[in-house]
Amino acid sequence: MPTQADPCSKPSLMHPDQAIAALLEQVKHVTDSEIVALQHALGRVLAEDLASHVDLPPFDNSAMDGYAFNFDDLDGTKPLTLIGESFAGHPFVGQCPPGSCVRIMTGAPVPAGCDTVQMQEKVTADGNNISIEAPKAKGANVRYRAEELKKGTTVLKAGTYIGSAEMGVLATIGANQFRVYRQLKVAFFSTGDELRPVGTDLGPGQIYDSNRYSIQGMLMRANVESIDLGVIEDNKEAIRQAFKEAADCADMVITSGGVSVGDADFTKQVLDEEGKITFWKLAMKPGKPFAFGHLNNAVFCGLPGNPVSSMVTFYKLVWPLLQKMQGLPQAKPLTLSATLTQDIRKLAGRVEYQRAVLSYNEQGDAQVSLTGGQSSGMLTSMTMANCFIILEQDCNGLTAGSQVTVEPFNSVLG
Ligand SMILES: Nc1nc2c(c(=O)[nH]1)N[C@H]1C(S)=C(S)[C@@H](COP(=O)(O)OP(=O)(O)OC[C@H]3O[C@@H](n4cnc5c(N)ncnc54)[C@H](O)[C@@H]3O)O[C@H]1N2
Ligand code: MOO
Repeated sequence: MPTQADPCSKPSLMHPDQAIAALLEQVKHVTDSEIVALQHALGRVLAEDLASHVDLPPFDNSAMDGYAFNFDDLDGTKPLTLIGESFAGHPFVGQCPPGSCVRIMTGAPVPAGCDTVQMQEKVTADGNNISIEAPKAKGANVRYRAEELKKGTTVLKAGTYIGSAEMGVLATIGANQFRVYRQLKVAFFSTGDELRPVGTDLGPGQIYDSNRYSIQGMLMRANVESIDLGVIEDNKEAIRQAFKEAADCADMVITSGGVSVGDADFTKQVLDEEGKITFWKLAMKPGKPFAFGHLNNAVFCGLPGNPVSSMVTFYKLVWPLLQKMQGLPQAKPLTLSATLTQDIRKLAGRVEYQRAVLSYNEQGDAQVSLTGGQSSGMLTSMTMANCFIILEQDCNGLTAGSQVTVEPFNSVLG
Protein backbone atom coordinates (compact mmCIF):
# COMPACT_ATOMS: atom_id res chain seq x y z
CA MET A 1 0.00 0.00 0.00
CA PRO A 2 1.34 3.47 -0.80
CA THR A 3 2.28 5.54 2.20
CA GLN A 4 4.06 8.41 0.48
CA ALA A 5 2.57 11.87 1.16
CA ASP A 6 0.49 13.35 -1.65
CA PRO A 7 2.07 16.60 -2.88
CA CYS A 8 -1.46 17.92 -3.47
CA SER A 9 -2.38 17.37 0.19
CA LYS A 10 -2.14 20.99 1.23
CA PRO A 11 -4.41 22.55 3.84
CA SER A 12 -5.46 25.11 1.22
CA LEU A 13 -7.35 22.45 -0.80
CA MET A 14 -11.06 22.74 -0.07
CA HIS A 15 -13.19 19.64 0.64
CA PRO A 16 -15.75 19.12 -2.18
CA ASP A 17 -18.70 19.22 0.27
CA GLN A 18 -17.55 22.59 1.55
CA ALA A 19 -17.10 23.79 -2.04
CA ILE A 20 -20.61 22.67 -3.04
CA ALA A 21 -22.14 24.49 -0.07
CA ALA A 22 -20.18 27.66 -0.87
CA LEU A 23 -21.07 27.53 -4.57
CA LEU A 24 -24.76 27.01 -3.85
CA GLU A 25 -24.78 30.25 -1.86
CA GLN A 26 -23.85 32.07 -5.03
CA VAL A 27 -26.62 31.01 -7.38
CA LYS A 28 -30.34 31.78 -7.37
CA HIS A 29 -33.43 30.04 -8.62
CA VAL A 30 -34.35 31.46 -12.06
CA THR A 31 -38.04 32.11 -11.50
CA ASP A 32 -39.18 33.23 -14.98
CA SER A 33 -41.93 30.92 -16.15
CA GLU A 34 -43.91 29.98 -19.25
CA ILE A 35 -46.89 27.85 -20.24
CA VAL A 36 -46.14 24.45 -21.78
CA ALA A 37 -48.34 21.76 -23.25
CA LEU A 38 -48.25 18.42 -21.45
CA GLN A 39 -46.42 16.64 -24.27
CA HIS A 40 -43.48 19.06 -23.91
CA ALA A 41 -43.32 19.02 -20.12
CA LEU A 42 -40.99 16.09 -19.43
CA GLY A 43 -37.96 17.24 -17.44
CA ARG A 44 -39.45 20.65 -16.62
CA VAL A 45 -40.29 21.99 -13.15
CA LEU A 46 -43.82 23.11 -12.22
CA ALA A 47 -44.16 26.81 -11.46
CA GLU A 48 -47.72 26.51 -10.07
CA ASP A 49 -49.70 24.20 -7.81
CA LEU A 50 -51.96 21.99 -9.88
CA ALA A 51 -55.35 20.76 -8.71
CA SER A 52 -57.25 17.89 -10.25
CA HIS A 53 -59.96 18.74 -12.81
CA VAL A 54 -61.72 15.48 -11.98
CA ASP A 55 -62.44 13.06 -9.14
CA LEU A 56 -60.04 10.13 -9.16
CA PRO A 57 -61.36 7.72 -10.15
CA PRO A 58 -64.12 9.74 -11.84
CA PHE A 59 -66.73 6.96 -11.23
CA ASP A 60 -67.11 3.73 -9.24
CA ASN A 61 -65.49 1.02 -11.35
CA SER A 62 -64.47 -2.60 -11.24
CA ALA A 63 -60.99 -3.79 -10.24
CA MET A 64 -61.60 -7.23 -11.81
CA ASP A 65 -63.10 -8.95 -14.83
CA GLY A 66 -66.17 -10.69 -13.37
CA TYR A 67 -69.75 -9.91 -12.29
CA ALA A 68 -71.28 -6.93 -10.51
CA PHE A 69 -74.24 -7.37 -8.14
CA ASN A 70 -75.80 -6.20 -4.89
CA PHE A 71 -73.99 -7.95 -2.03
CA ASP A 72 -77.21 -8.38 -0.03
CA ASP A 73 -78.73 -10.44 -2.92
CA LEU A 74 -76.32 -13.34 -2.30
CA ASP A 75 -78.06 -15.94 -0.12
CA GLY A 76 -75.67 -18.84 -0.87
CA THR A 77 -78.29 -20.89 -2.70
CA LYS A 78 -80.00 -19.05 -5.52
CA PRO A 79 -78.02 -18.00 -8.62
CA LEU A 80 -78.38 -14.41 -9.86
CA THR A 81 -79.78 -13.67 -13.29
CA LEU A 82 -77.46 -12.12 -15.86
CA ILE A 83 -79.14 -9.06 -17.39
CA GLY A 84 -76.38 -7.27 -19.30
CA GLU A 85 -72.80 -6.16 -19.46
CA SER A 86 -70.58 -3.20 -18.58
CA PHE A 87 -67.36 -2.76 -20.55
CA ALA A 88 -64.69 -0.08 -20.10
CA GLY A 89 -65.93 2.81 -22.25
CA HIS A 90 -69.35 1.13 -22.74
CA PRO A 91 -71.24 1.25 -19.43
CA PHE A 92 -74.38 -0.74 -18.62
CA VAL A 93 -77.32 1.65 -18.93
CA GLY A 94 -80.05 1.58 -16.30
CA GLN A 95 -80.59 0.00 -12.91
CA CYS A 96 -79.64 -3.56 -11.97
CA PRO A 97 -82.77 -4.92 -10.22
CA PRO A 98 -82.65 -7.19 -7.12
CA GLY A 99 -81.66 -10.82 -7.85
CA SER A 100 -79.73 -9.95 -10.99
CA CYS A 101 -76.14 -9.29 -11.98
CA VAL A 102 -74.13 -7.68 -14.77
CA ARG A 103 -71.04 -9.03 -16.54
CA ILE A 104 -68.31 -6.45 -15.92
CA MET A 105 -64.74 -5.82 -17.09
CA THR A 106 -61.83 -4.18 -15.25
CA GLY A 107 -62.23 -0.39 -15.34
CA ALA A 108 -65.90 -0.50 -16.41
CA PRO A 109 -68.45 1.55 -14.42
CA VAL A 110 -70.24 -0.36 -11.67
CA PRO A 111 -73.97 -0.27 -12.64
CA ALA A 112 -76.56 1.46 -10.46
CA GLY A 113 -78.01 -1.09 -8.03
CA CYS A 114 -74.68 -2.99 -7.69
CA ASP A 115 -72.17 -2.48 -4.89
CA THR A 116 -69.81 -5.45 -5.23
CA VAL A 117 -67.82 -7.34 -7.90
CA GLN A 118 -66.66 -10.94 -7.85
CA MET A 119 -63.82 -12.07 -10.15
CA GLN A 120 -64.91 -14.52 -12.84
CA GLU A 121 -62.65 -17.31 -11.49
CA LYS A 122 -65.00 -17.49 -8.44
CA VAL A 123 -68.19 -17.63 -10.45
CA THR A 124 -70.02 -20.51 -12.22
CA ALA A 125 -72.16 -19.53 -15.19
CA ASP A 126 -74.93 -21.78 -16.48
CA GLY A 127 -76.49 -19.76 -19.29
CA ASN A 128 -77.89 -16.66 -17.61
CA ASN A 129 -77.84 -18.31 -14.15
CA ILE A 130 -74.79 -17.05 -12.32
CA SER A 131 -73.67 -18.73 -9.06
CA ILE A 132 -71.32 -16.44 -7.21
CA GLU A 133 -68.97 -17.38 -4.38
CA ALA A 134 -69.55 -14.68 -1.77
CA PRO A 135 -66.59 -12.27 -1.52
CA LYS A 136 -65.27 -11.36 1.94
CA ALA A 137 -67.17 -8.08 2.17
CA LYS A 138 -69.67 -5.78 0.52
CA GLY A 139 -67.79 -3.46 -1.85
CA ALA A 140 -65.15 -6.06 -2.78
CA ASN A 141 -63.31 -5.32 -6.03
CA VAL A 142 -64.89 -1.87 -6.44
CA ARG A 143 -62.67 1.18 -6.89
CA TYR A 144 -64.77 4.03 -5.57
CA ARG A 145 -65.23 7.43 -7.15
CA ALA A 146 -62.73 9.93 -5.63
CA GLU A 147 -61.09 7.28 -3.43
CA GLU A 148 -57.67 8.47 -4.64
CA LEU A 149 -58.54 12.17 -4.58
CA LYS A 150 -61.38 14.66 -4.98
CA LYS A 151 -61.77 17.16 -7.82
CA GLY A 152 -60.10 20.44 -6.77
CA THR A 153 -57.46 18.81 -4.55
CA THR A 154 -53.87 19.96 -5.17
CA VAL A 155 -52.01 17.03 -6.66
CA LEU A 156 -48.62 18.45 -7.72
CA LYS A 157 -47.03 21.48 -6.12
CA ALA A 158 -44.89 24.22 -7.65
CA GLY A 159 -41.29 23.01 -7.61
CA THR A 160 -42.17 19.45 -8.63
CA TYR A 161 -39.87 17.88 -11.20
CA ILE A 162 -41.92 16.44 -14.06
CA GLY A 163 -40.70 12.91 -14.65
CA SER A 164 -42.49 10.02 -16.33
CA ALA A 165 -44.84 9.36 -13.40
CA GLU A 166 -45.76 13.06 -13.17
CA MET A 167 -46.50 13.08 -16.93
CA GLY A 168 -49.04 10.33 -16.31
CA VAL A 169 -50.50 12.03 -13.24
CA LEU A 170 -50.86 15.32 -15.14
CA ALA A 171 -52.82 13.54 -17.86
CA THR A 172 -54.90 11.68 -15.25
CA ILE A 173 -56.01 14.95 -13.65
CA GLY A 174 -56.79 16.52 -17.04
CA ALA A 175 -53.96 19.09 -17.08
CA ASN A 176 -53.19 19.66 -20.76
CA GLN A 177 -51.17 22.87 -20.25
CA PHE A 178 -49.70 24.57 -17.21
CA ARG A 179 -46.98 26.91 -16.00
CA VAL A 180 -43.38 25.70 -15.64
CA TYR A 181 -40.13 27.53 -14.96
CA ARG A 182 -38.43 28.43 -18.19
CA GLN A 183 -35.64 26.14 -19.29
CA LEU A 184 -32.17 27.30 -18.28
CA LYS A 185 -29.82 28.21 -21.12
CA VAL A 186 -26.27 26.98 -20.77
CA ALA A 187 -23.58 28.01 -23.26
CA PHE A 188 -20.40 25.98 -23.37
CA PHE A 189 -17.17 25.81 -25.27
CA SER A 190 -13.80 24.11 -25.17
CA THR A 191 -10.48 25.89 -25.07
CA GLY A 192 -7.11 24.55 -26.16
CA ASP A 193 -5.06 24.83 -29.34
CA GLU A 194 -4.47 21.06 -29.39
CA LEU A 195 -8.19 20.36 -29.89
CA ARG A 196 -9.62 19.34 -33.24
CA PRO A 197 -13.25 18.63 -34.09
CA VAL A 198 -14.21 15.04 -34.91
CA GLY A 199 -14.38 14.46 -38.65
CA THR A 200 -10.99 16.10 -39.27
CA ASP A 201 -7.50 14.56 -39.34
CA LEU A 202 -5.20 14.98 -36.38
CA GLY A 203 -1.88 16.75 -36.85
CA PRO A 204 1.15 16.34 -34.58
CA GLY A 205 0.28 17.05 -30.93
CA GLN A 206 -3.44 17.30 -31.66
CA ILE A 207 -6.33 15.40 -30.06
CA TYR A 208 -10.06 15.33 -30.65
CA ASP A 209 -12.20 17.63 -28.54
CA SER A 210 -14.22 15.19 -26.43
CA ASN A 211 -15.26 17.34 -23.46
CA ARG A 212 -17.81 19.29 -25.47
CA TYR A 213 -19.68 16.08 -26.21
CA SER A 214 -19.71 14.72 -22.68
CA ILE A 215 -20.67 18.16 -21.33
CA GLN A 216 -23.47 18.43 -23.86
CA GLY A 217 -24.66 14.94 -22.88
CA MET A 218 -24.80 15.89 -19.20
CA LEU A 219 -26.56 19.18 -20.00
CA MET A 220 -29.20 17.31 -21.96
CA ARG A 221 -29.67 14.90 -19.06
CA ALA A 222 -29.98 17.92 -16.76
CA ASN A 223 -32.89 19.16 -18.94
CA VAL A 224 -31.40 22.52 -19.87
CA GLU A 225 -31.11 24.15 -23.28
CA SER A 226 -27.49 23.79 -24.35
CA ILE A 227 -25.75 26.27 -26.63
CA ASP A 228 -22.61 24.82 -28.19
CA LEU A 229 -20.06 27.52 -29.03
CA GLY A 230 -17.46 25.05 -30.33
CA VAL A 231 -13.72 25.06 -29.73
CA ILE A 232 -12.27 28.50 -29.14
CA GLU A 233 -8.66 29.00 -30.16
CA ASP A 234 -6.18 30.16 -27.56
CA ASN A 235 -6.19 33.77 -28.64
CA LYS A 236 -7.16 36.52 -26.29
CA GLU A 237 -9.66 38.24 -28.57
CA ALA A 238 -11.33 34.98 -29.63
CA ILE A 239 -11.76 33.97 -26.00
CA ARG A 240 -13.03 37.41 -24.99
CA GLN A 241 -15.54 37.34 -27.85
CA ALA A 242 -16.70 33.82 -26.88
CA PHE A 243 -17.25 34.83 -23.25
CA LYS A 244 -19.21 37.92 -24.34
CA GLU A 245 -21.40 35.90 -26.71
CA ALA A 246 -21.97 33.20 -24.10
CA ALA A 247 -22.77 35.60 -21.26
CA ASP A 248 -25.23 37.51 -23.47
CA CYS A 249 -27.37 34.49 -24.25
CA ALA A 250 -27.05 32.16 -21.27
CA ASP A 251 -27.85 31.75 -17.59
CA MET A 252 -24.66 29.74 -17.19
CA VAL A 253 -21.43 29.56 -19.16
CA ILE A 254 -19.29 26.43 -18.94
CA THR A 255 -15.79 26.04 -20.35
CA SER A 256 -13.36 23.19 -20.19
CA GLY A 257 -9.60 23.57 -19.95
CA GLY A 258 -7.25 26.29 -18.87
CA VAL A 259 -8.11 26.43 -15.17
CA SER A 260 -4.89 24.96 -13.82
CA VAL A 261 -1.49 26.61 -13.49
CA GLY A 262 -0.26 26.34 -17.11
CA ASP A 263 0.86 29.47 -18.89
CA ALA A 264 -0.21 28.64 -22.46
CA ASP A 265 -3.73 30.01 -22.25
CA PHE A 266 -5.49 33.33 -22.03
CA THR A 267 -8.69 32.10 -20.37
CA LYS A 268 -7.64 33.26 -16.93
CA GLN A 269 -6.48 36.66 -18.12
CA VAL A 270 -9.72 37.28 -20.01
CA LEU A 271 -11.84 36.09 -17.11
CA ASP A 272 -9.97 38.38 -14.73
CA GLU A 273 -10.70 41.27 -17.06
CA GLU A 274 -14.30 40.41 -17.94
CA GLY A 275 -15.84 38.98 -14.81
CA LYS A 276 -15.58 38.16 -11.15
CA ILE A 277 -13.97 34.74 -11.15
CA THR A 278 -12.28 32.74 -8.41
CA PHE A 279 -9.92 29.89 -9.16
CA TRP A 280 -10.45 27.12 -6.66
CA LYS A 281 -8.25 24.23 -5.65
CA LEU A 282 -10.35 21.38 -4.40
CA ALA A 283 -9.41 18.34 -2.36
CA MET A 284 -10.95 16.04 -4.93
CA LYS A 285 -9.59 13.74 -7.60
CA PRO A 286 -10.35 14.00 -10.41
CA GLY A 287 -11.15 17.68 -10.41
CA LYS A 288 -8.67 19.69 -8.38
CA PRO A 289 -8.79 22.94 -10.32
CA PHE A 290 -12.17 24.60 -10.83
CA ALA A 291 -13.13 28.18 -11.64
CA PHE A 292 -16.35 29.86 -10.61
CA GLY A 293 -17.86 33.29 -10.78
CA HIS A 294 -20.11 35.60 -12.74
CA LEU A 295 -19.88 37.08 -16.23
CA ASN A 296 -22.48 39.85 -16.32
CA ASN A 297 -25.68 38.05 -15.32
CA ALA A 298 -24.44 34.56 -16.17
CA VAL A 299 -22.94 32.10 -13.72
CA PHE A 300 -19.55 30.87 -14.88
CA CYS A 301 -18.09 27.40 -14.27
CA GLY A 302 -14.63 26.62 -15.59
CA LEU A 303 -14.05 22.87 -15.63
CA PRO A 304 -10.62 21.29 -15.79
CA GLY A 305 -9.55 20.08 -19.23
CA ASN A 306 -8.79 16.45 -18.36
CA PRO A 307 -11.83 14.55 -19.71
CA VAL A 308 -12.72 12.65 -16.53
CA SER A 309 -12.08 15.73 -14.40
CA SER A 310 -14.48 17.78 -16.50
CA MET A 311 -17.19 15.13 -16.09
CA VAL A 312 -16.67 14.65 -12.36
CA THR A 313 -16.62 18.39 -11.64
CA PHE A 314 -19.78 18.83 -13.69
CA TYR A 315 -21.49 16.00 -11.82
CA LYS A 316 -20.34 16.99 -8.34
CA LEU A 317 -20.33 20.80 -8.55
CA VAL A 318 -22.22 22.08 -11.60
CA TRP A 319 -25.23 19.80 -11.50
CA PRO A 320 -26.24 20.86 -7.95
CA LEU A 321 -26.04 24.48 -9.12
CA LEU A 322 -28.26 23.75 -12.12
CA GLN A 323 -30.75 22.04 -9.85
CA LYS A 324 -30.92 25.06 -7.57
CA MET A 325 -31.26 27.41 -10.54
CA GLN A 326 -34.09 25.20 -11.84
CA GLY A 327 -35.90 25.42 -8.50
CA LEU A 328 -35.26 21.82 -7.52
CA PRO A 329 -34.32 20.66 -4.03
CA GLN A 330 -30.82 19.37 -3.38
CA ALA A 331 -30.88 15.62 -3.06
CA LYS A 332 -27.94 13.97 -1.33
CA PRO A 333 -26.70 11.21 -3.65
CA LEU A 334 -27.66 7.69 -2.64
CA THR A 335 -24.70 5.60 -1.54
CA LEU A 336 -24.25 2.04 -0.39
CA SER A 337 -21.57 -0.14 1.07
CA ALA A 338 -19.89 -2.82 -1.07
CA THR A 339 -16.94 -5.21 -0.80
CA LEU A 340 -13.83 -4.41 -2.82
CA THR A 341 -12.72 -7.25 -5.08
CA GLN A 342 -9.16 -5.92 -5.44
CA ASP A 343 -6.52 -3.78 -3.76
CA ILE A 344 -6.78 -0.11 -4.65
CA ARG A 345 -4.08 2.51 -4.59
CA LYS A 346 -4.62 5.98 -3.21
CA LEU A 347 -2.54 8.65 -1.54
CA ALA A 348 -3.96 10.49 1.43
CA GLY A 349 -4.93 14.05 0.61
CA ARG A 350 -7.90 14.35 -1.72
CA VAL A 351 -11.33 12.71 -1.82
CA GLU A 352 -11.17 10.33 -4.78
CA TYR A 353 -13.98 9.26 -7.05
CA GLN A 354 -12.71 6.06 -8.64
CA ARG A 355 -14.62 4.60 -11.57
CA ALA A 356 -15.96 1.13 -10.87
CA VAL A 357 -18.57 -1.52 -11.54
CA LEU A 358 -21.02 -2.43 -8.81
CA SER A 359 -22.64 -5.85 -9.04
CA TYR A 360 -24.06 -8.62 -6.85
CA ASN A 361 -22.25 -11.93 -6.38
CA GLU A 362 -24.05 -15.31 -6.27
CA GLN A 363 -24.72 -14.86 -2.56
CA GLY A 364 -26.42 -11.53 -3.28
CA ASP A 365 -23.68 -9.40 -1.67
CA ALA A 366 -22.75 -6.08 -3.27
CA GLN A 367 -19.23 -6.08 -4.66
CA VAL A 368 -17.27 -3.48 -6.56
CA SER A 369 -14.30 -3.55 -8.95
CA LEU A 370 -12.37 -0.78 -10.69
CA THR A 371 -12.88 -0.39 -14.43
CA GLY A 372 -9.21 0.20 -15.13
CA GLY A 373 -6.69 3.02 -14.97
CA GLN A 374 -7.82 5.97 -12.88
CA SER A 375 -5.90 8.70 -14.66
CA SER A 376 -8.00 11.84 -15.18
CA GLY A 377 -7.33 11.53 -18.90
CA MET A 378 -8.76 8.00 -19.27
CA LEU A 379 -12.37 8.51 -20.20
CA THR A 380 -12.86 4.91 -21.34
CA SER A 381 -12.86 3.81 -17.68
CA MET A 382 -15.93 6.06 -17.23
CA THR A 383 -17.85 4.30 -20.00
CA MET A 384 -17.33 0.90 -18.40
CA ALA A 385 -18.31 2.14 -14.93
CA ASN A 386 -21.71 2.32 -13.26
CA CYS A 387 -20.56 3.93 -10.00
CA PHE A 388 -17.87 5.79 -8.14
CA ILE A 389 -16.00 4.31 -5.22
CA ILE A 390 -15.63 7.24 -2.82
CA LEU A 391 -12.37 7.30 -0.90
CA GLU A 392 -12.14 9.96 1.76
CA GLN A 393 -9.20 12.30 2.22
CA ASP A 394 -7.41 10.28 4.89
CA CYS A 395 -7.59 6.96 3.00
CA ASN A 396 -4.18 5.85 1.74
CA GLY A 397 -5.14 2.71 -0.14
CA LEU A 398 -7.27 -0.34 0.61
CA THR A 399 -6.98 -4.08 0.29
CA ALA A 400 -9.39 -6.53 -1.37
CA GLY A 401 -12.23 -7.46 0.99
CA SER A 402 -12.52 -3.95 2.50
CA GLN A 403 -15.94 -2.33 2.70
CA VAL A 404 -16.15 0.86 0.65
CA THR A 405 -18.75 3.54 0.01
CA VAL A 406 -20.13 3.41 -3.49
CA GLU A 407 -22.20 6.07 -5.28
CA PRO A 408 -24.14 4.61 -8.24
CA PHE A 409 -24.23 6.85 -11.33
CA ASN A 410 -27.45 8.77 -11.66
CA SER A 411 -29.30 9.93 -14.76
CA VAL A 412 -26.83 12.77 -15.45
CA LEU A 413 -24.00 10.31 -16.05
CA GLY A 414 -26.20 7.64 -17.63
N1 LIG B 1 1.90 22.06 -12.35
C1 LIG B 1 0.65 21.62 -12.28
N2 LIG B 1 0.09 21.07 -13.34
C2 LIG B 1 -1.17 20.62 -13.28
C3 LIG B 1 -1.88 20.70 -12.07
C4 LIG B 1 -1.27 21.31 -10.95
O1 LIG B 1 -1.84 21.44 -9.87
N3 LIG B 1 -0.01 21.77 -11.11
N4 LIG B 1 -3.13 20.20 -12.01
C5 LIG B 1 -3.39 19.11 -12.90
C6 LIG B 1 -4.79 18.75 -12.85
S1 LIG B 1 -5.26 17.97 -11.43
C7 LIG B 1 -5.65 18.96 -13.88
S2 LIG B 1 -7.24 18.34 -13.80
C8 LIG B 1 -5.25 19.62 -15.10
C9 LIG B 1 -6.30 20.67 -15.52
O2 LIG B 1 -5.71 21.55 -16.40
P1 LIG B 1 -6.50 22.64 -17.24
O3 LIG B 1 -7.89 22.79 -16.77
O4 LIG B 1 -5.68 23.85 -17.28
O5 LIG B 1 -6.66 21.94 -18.63
P2 LIG B 1 -5.67 21.89 -19.86
O6 LIG B 1 -4.27 22.07 -19.39
O7 LIG B 1 -6.19 22.79 -20.87
O8 LIG B 1 -5.90 20.38 -20.30
C10 LIG B 1 -5.60 19.29 -19.47
C11 LIG B 1 -5.63 18.02 -20.31
O9 LIG B 1 -6.91 17.82 -20.85
C12 LIG B 1 -6.91 17.77 -22.28
N5 LIG B 1 -8.10 18.46 -22.76
C13 LIG B 1 -8.40 19.75 -22.58
N6 LIG B 1 -9.56 20.05 -23.18
C14 LIG B 1 -10.00 18.93 -23.75
C15 LIG B 1 -11.16 18.61 -24.51
N7 LIG B 1 -12.10 19.55 -24.79
N8 LIG B 1 -11.33 17.35 -24.95
C16 LIG B 1 -10.37 16.41 -24.68
N9 LIG B 1 -9.28 16.64 -23.93
C17 LIG B 1 -9.07 17.89 -23.49
C18 LIG B 1 -5.65 18.52 -22.64
O10 LIG B 1 -5.19 18.17 -23.91
C19 LIG B 1 -4.70 18.11 -21.51
O11 LIG B 1 -4.18 16.82 -21.76
O12 LIG B 1 -3.99 20.24 -14.93
C20 LIG B 1 -2.99 19.39 -14.35
N10 LIG B 1 -1.73 20.05 -14.38
O1 MOO C 1 -7.97 17.15 -10.91
MO1 MOO C 1 -6.99 16.54 -11.98
O2 MOO C 1 -8.49 16.09 -12.40
O3 MOO C 1 -6.58 15.35 -10.68
O4 MOO C 1 -6.39 15.41 -13.05
